[in-house]
Amino acid sequence: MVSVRLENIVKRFGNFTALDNVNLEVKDREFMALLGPSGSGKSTLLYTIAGIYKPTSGRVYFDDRDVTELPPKDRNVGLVFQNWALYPHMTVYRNIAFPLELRKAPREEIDKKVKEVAKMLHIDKLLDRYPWQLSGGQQQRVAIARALVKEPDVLLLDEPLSNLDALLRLEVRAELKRLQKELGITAVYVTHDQAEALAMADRIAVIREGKILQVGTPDEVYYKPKYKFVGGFLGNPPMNFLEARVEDGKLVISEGNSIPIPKQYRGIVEKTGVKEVLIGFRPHDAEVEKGVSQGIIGEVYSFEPLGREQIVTISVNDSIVKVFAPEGEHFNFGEKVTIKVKEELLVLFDKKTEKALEFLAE
Ligand SMILES: Nc1ncnc2c1ncn2[C@@H]1O[C@H](COP(=O)(O)OP(=O)(O)OP(=O)(O)O)[C@@H](O)[C@H]1O
Repeated sequence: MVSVRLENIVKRFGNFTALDNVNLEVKDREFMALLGPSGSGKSTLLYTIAGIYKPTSGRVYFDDRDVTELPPKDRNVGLVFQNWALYPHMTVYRNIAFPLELRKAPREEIDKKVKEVAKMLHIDKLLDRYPWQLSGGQQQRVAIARALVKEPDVLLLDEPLSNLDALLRLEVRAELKRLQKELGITAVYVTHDQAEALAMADRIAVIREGKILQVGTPDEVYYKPKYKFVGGFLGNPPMNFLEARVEDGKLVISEGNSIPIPKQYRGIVEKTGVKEVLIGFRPHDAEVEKGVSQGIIGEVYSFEPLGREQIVTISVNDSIVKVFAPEGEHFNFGEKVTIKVKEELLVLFDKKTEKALEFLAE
């Protein structure tokens, strides 16, 4: 069990910068998700921790050991990839045993460990089968078992669930989270799926274009996004944004359409002097009321029942926002409504830098 520390990591491929001065600490026994869109550098970062890539500059530490120059085999990391690449000509047993055979571990020890880890992952009845005789979910468990059998200090996972169908993903993700905690193993998990990151991780590092934009608990990145990008990447549907101007203690969206500056922002708005802002709020953090009253005025554009609740899409000037409403409430296309945002959950961003006002000074 170790902590992982990345210091000023830069990784270039030719003159393309895939990682741009990344600093990150993964604590002992922590489950860290690396979350970002395709091409943002998540896998590159994971492979840098694994030792598959050597950084162009910067250092990698496991606890206080500088491992930057160590090859993967000397780092004691367990790797699970998206395509699990089991050895097709080997049984499940041998697939799991293989890393220990490479280490020339005694036969009895191998047997004990393979059976132990197979049991933990509920594949102990499948040890005599070949990979082609397994379902996707079972193959994926074998790949995880193979990564765990050598008792790695750090478990590194690169989109390990993306080949599974939606239901199985939900099931395995709950199991994986439990297993990580049971084993008390430090884990770094690459995903572009925000729901997966929120559901599984102790902390999430949000990455865009080779830079870490924010590191925080799921609650922090969800409710206190540092950048518009983070708010817009997390949540389904993601955060809503409306352009507004600061005038006389109000946020003016358009003539006759304004809301007061929320309490928590009054001092900050004054201090930063920002005039052009983006109002951010999540679809669950507002209510829709029929007719025109105090709040953000818009027109119903569409509505989609989802069983227990419905998503109401509302046009406000030239923008579109989405708000959840209870099931059964009836809306008409084009009818005027008022959006009542929960003031304390509203987030204000500087329109120019797209950074939340409370982080502007950083
Ligand atoms: N070996 C390489 N040579 C050149 N460019 C590379 C190499 N590996 C990665 N890149 C580039 O670095 C950037 C980051 O790639 P990376 O695979 O880390 O992204 P990612 O966030 O994991 O994306 P995805 O979710 O699509 O796998 C991409 O633009 C990619 O094209």
